[in-house]
Amino acid sequence: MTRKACIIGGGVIGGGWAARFLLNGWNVSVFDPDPEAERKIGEVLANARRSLPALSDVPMPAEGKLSFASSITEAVEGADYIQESVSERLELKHRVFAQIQQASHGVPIGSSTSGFKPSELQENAADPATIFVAHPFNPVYLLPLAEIVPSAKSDAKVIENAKEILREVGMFPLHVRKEIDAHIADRFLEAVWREALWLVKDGIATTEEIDEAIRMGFGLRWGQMGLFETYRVAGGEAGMKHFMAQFGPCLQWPWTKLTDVPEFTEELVDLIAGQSDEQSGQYTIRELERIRDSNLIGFMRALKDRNWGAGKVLLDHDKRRRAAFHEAGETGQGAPMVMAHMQVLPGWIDYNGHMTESRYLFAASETSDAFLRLIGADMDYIANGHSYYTAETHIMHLGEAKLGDRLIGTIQILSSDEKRIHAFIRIQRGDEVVASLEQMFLHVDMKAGRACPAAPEVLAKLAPIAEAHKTLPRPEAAGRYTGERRK
Ligand SMILES: NC(=O)C1=CN([C@@H]2O[C@H](COP(=O)(O)OP(=O)(O)OC[C@H]3O[C@@H](n4cnc5c(N)ncnc54)[C@H](O)[C@@H]3O)[C@@H](O)[C@H]2O)C=CC1
Ligand SMILES: C[N+](C)(C)CC(=O)CC(=O)[O-]
Repeated sequence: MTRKACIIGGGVIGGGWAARFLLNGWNVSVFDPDPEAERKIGEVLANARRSLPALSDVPMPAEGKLSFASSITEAVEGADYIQESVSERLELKHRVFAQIQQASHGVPIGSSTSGFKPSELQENAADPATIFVAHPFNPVYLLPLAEIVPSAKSDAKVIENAKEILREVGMFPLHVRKEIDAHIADRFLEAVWREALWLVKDGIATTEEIDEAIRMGFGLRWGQMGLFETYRVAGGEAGMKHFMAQFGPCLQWPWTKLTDVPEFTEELVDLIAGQSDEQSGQYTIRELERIRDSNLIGFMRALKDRNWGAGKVLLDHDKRRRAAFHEAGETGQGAPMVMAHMQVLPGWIDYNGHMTESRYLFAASETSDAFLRLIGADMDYIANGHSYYTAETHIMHLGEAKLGDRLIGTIQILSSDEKRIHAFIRIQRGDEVVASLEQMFLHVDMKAGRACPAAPEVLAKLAPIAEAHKTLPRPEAAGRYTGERRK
């Protein structure tokens, strides 16, 4: 059954949460008294729809239903998870929790608060055990981090359940073990922000120069290795100890303004806002969001290719989504097996306006890789030095796949022996076959670089499937040569 998330407060962050849950197949109800909330969420959602699916070649589940409630009571009805994202005012948050807990019981209530501690949020609550901090990062629909901060009063089961829910929607719940003001990340960001305000106020750098200093250098490093791993490498062969010996003393030098905060005057606000307008005023905020999102996607996909940092979280989420498809789909024998689900993404479209030819081969690999995993020729098997290599492919293009089409890849085993699998793959839009690929896979000893028999346990899984597929009608296109007339 489709689950329901309830979002109280639909501004920048609430809108992002709504998009994250909806695009991951949850129904979402939002309560926000702002008459503009529906329009604003619509715009955030449009950006999310354009960006989130591009993080992966595994299609998103069917989008959930979005509804706007006229009260907190209506919004929380039937919710499996509640995320509070109202303005950063403690008394407002307390009022909201009281209303939520009058209408719902035992449901996890995460708060997006950037700075309040969970024990502060829980003060006077009817059921403090279910309230905790779930602090996300903007854009919530793309960035995986959510800092999960419980207090001593929190229910450990509620926290673990919430963490699992967040993993299901592709997030990385970082369990913050001790509650402090501003958790981990904002405490850190605050220090950087403070120094930046000083640099502008003292006329040392403009907002643009500060941004260049970050995005041309250390900002790129941070996104992939963070602070400590980056500095470990910077210590040279002697690593962190040498790094600390060399740069530790500079903490005593006047390199920072320490915790001295610039006075927050109108003049300072105007100075910063004026420079920021000059730097980026040619773009609307929505345009900047789209630029940011596209950059993040390129960056995060690169991390995914390297199975590193945030890329690992994305790979894990792909794995879960694939598994969900297979739970729902056929895995049985006696019919071509549906092994892959795909969605045609913008980057798959060529100058002819349809899916580019290399993607048909990609779609076939998604299908055959899933089949090979099913029979046990998975990454562990490969790590032990054996794999199946594709020796031959014959592709027939029978239709045009278009942007956004949902495709499936099916596999039919034509024949097999201990070294070979002869397969017929169909790339389908519903029942329509848009391409077929006849392929021969050879089992290889990777070290020796030559064909060899597959492991008995792989053959044992392959054999009954191949046997069952003998009863299937042989595809007309099997064995075709290029240029042969179509019947
Ligand atoms: N903007 C950011 O970069 C981040 C903000 N946060 C946190 O997220 C929370 C929300 O911040 P933003 O989305 O930036 O603020 P925002 O100002 O964009 O949105 C707050 C929303 O709360 C609504 N609201 C006010 N009273 C309400 C009530 N009684 N019931 C329901 N909705 C109500 C407002 O109408 C508004 O739409 C804050 O706790 C903030 O600290 C967390 C991470 C990043
Ligand atoms: C500025 N901020 C404190 C609201 C920032 C955050 O809380 C997280 C973010 O997205 O940078």
